[in-house]
Amino acid sequence: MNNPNQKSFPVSWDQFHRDSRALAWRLTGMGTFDAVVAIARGGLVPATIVARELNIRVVESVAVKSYDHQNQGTVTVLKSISQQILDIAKNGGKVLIVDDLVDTGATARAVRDMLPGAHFATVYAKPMGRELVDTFITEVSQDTWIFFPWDLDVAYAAPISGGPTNEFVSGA
Ligand SMILES: O=P(O)(O)OC[C@H]1O[C@H](OP(=O)(O)OP(=O)(O)O)[C@H](O)[C@@H]1O
Ligand SMILES: Nc1nc2[nH]cnc2c(=O)[nH]1
Ligand SMILES: [Mg+2]
Repeated sequence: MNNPNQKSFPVSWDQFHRDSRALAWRLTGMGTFDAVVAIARGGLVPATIVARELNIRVVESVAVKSYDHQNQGTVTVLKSISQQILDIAKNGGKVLIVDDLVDTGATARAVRDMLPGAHFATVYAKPMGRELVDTFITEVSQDTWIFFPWDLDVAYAAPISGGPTNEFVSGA
């Protein structure tokens, strides 16, 4: 989305690990996957966790860029899927595609076109892209921006009751 994000949804490492594990649990009932394709960069982290939980040893990446910070541009494929993975899918193997989230669905649509029969899984989903995902864990509203742990740092937070808006205001 191009910046109509009124809400923020910060995710800690613990929560992301738990949600990625929950995604793996949900995928256990869906058969054995022969390979996982992570959509880099954001999909690399949940793909690693899911691959570990489901004992998938063949891990591939596809690099797709569509955002510069919170501004959406056109989808550009910077690294395509290897022939080995395309052959697994062509020969009837089960391929799992993993991303951290689906927002407008532009990224999911581009990667689905590369592997039409694959199972597409994300940790988070927004309404516009939800229909493109086979399995996800948590839905957030379209006007929410998800901040992943790798986007965040530990910082001062102003009290709910008001008071100093930054930590450098001296009370002494
Ligand atoms: O559904 P969409 O509107 O296409 O948005 C979802 C995509 O946007 C983010 O990736 P981004 O392009 O920011 O690159 P990154 O994974 O390297 O952060 C996110 O990781 C998804 O891949
Ligand atoms: N980090 C992050 N990247 C995105 N790309 C598209 N939507 C989002 C979002 O909500 N958070
Ligand atoms: Mg991404």
